Amino acid sequence: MPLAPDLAELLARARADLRMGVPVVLQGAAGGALVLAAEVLEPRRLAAVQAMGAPDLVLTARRAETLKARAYDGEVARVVLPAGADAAWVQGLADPKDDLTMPMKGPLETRRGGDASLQRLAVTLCKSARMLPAAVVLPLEYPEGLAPRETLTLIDADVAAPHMLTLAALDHVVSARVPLRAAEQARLHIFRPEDGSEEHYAVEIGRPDRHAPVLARLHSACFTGDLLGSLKCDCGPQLNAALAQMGQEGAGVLLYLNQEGRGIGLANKMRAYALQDQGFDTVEANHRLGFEDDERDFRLGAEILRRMGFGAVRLLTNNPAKIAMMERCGIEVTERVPLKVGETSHNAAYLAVKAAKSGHLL
Ligand SMILES: Nc1nc2c(ncn2[C@@H]2O[C@H](COP(=O)(O)OP(=O)(O)OP(=O)(O)O)[C@@H](O)[C@H]2O)c(=O)[nH]1
Ligand SMILES: [Zn+2]
Repeated sequence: MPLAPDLAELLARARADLRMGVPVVLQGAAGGALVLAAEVLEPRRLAAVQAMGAPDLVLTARRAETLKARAYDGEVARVVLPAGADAAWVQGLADPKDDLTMPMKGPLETRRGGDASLQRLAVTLCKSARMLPAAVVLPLEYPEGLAPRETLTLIDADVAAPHMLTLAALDHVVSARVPLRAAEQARLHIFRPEDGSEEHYAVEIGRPDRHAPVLARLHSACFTGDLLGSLKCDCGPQLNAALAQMGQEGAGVLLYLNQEGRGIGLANKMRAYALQDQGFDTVEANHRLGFEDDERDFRLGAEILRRMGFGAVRLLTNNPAKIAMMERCGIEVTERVPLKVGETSHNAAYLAVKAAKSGHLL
């Protein structure tokens, strides 16, 4: 039926459902599962799920580590919901904000054995919806009937899991001239992923030669640094310095990738900032939330460069991982151009942690 949504469209719908607190049904060779995002779990919905069976709270192994729960399923852990566990209990485990003031969360029982592939997909979906990486998951014996009866989104898990590892195709929607303070000759290009996720932008300065390495910056969105002038990071000064250098050289390309908070989204980044106020560093905060240090997908940047006709770059960065990813994605990095600006008393420790733990070059 050509009118029906395809898998990518169903996944976009599933992300929207999960953000609203609506359950999603997964079905695959491993069986079926009803999934709810822990972050927005409503008591009435949890009660309905508990009336159907015994759901687990699925956390990442990172979050489980902080909670001293054993993760038997690789990247995730299935925490058994004790009798009487309510939505507040679930959210207390999913969200680390009160870990220090209310440390008595365990001991937690986690499941081992069996297939946890649906649970892994559930957490991946929560992450891609930019929520806390935690899901309430109820295994279902007969998922086929439930989804249409309750008008829930039904996802073919066996196809969705590998699909979510691939980069969505990008459409070049439009470009137009935008004279900038840093460079009068500038164009803004809009790229729209076909999976319904956020758009990304490319600022093209001058008319860079497509046959020579272009001065390029892959800038990840930072609302606080880029727009508000936050002193907690160096993003705003880096953005401006990169554009200024491209303006001076008369050519360059700045990709503005909407991967806020190293890919965890602004709400989660603010959760990380709140944990930093409790004394954790930027990497520890991500881990306590259940994320890896860096959840960005840099294939995206390489793909946009390729689409614009660039095969080689002089990359403005201090991050060796960006260089490695570009090379791996077939974009040659002929030179690393350091970008050292914007150090303040507020971000000195943050920059030191990035150098010590994430390999940033000083
Ligand atoms: N999760 C998290 N993200 C942060 C924090 N501080 C800044 N960010 C995000 O980190 C990203 C920084 O992006 P970039 O400056 O492009 O990347 P980088 O890895 O520092 O590399 P270069 O600047 O190129 O050296 C942005 O998405 C910010 O929103 C933090 O404490 N926690
Ligand atoms: Zn920033």
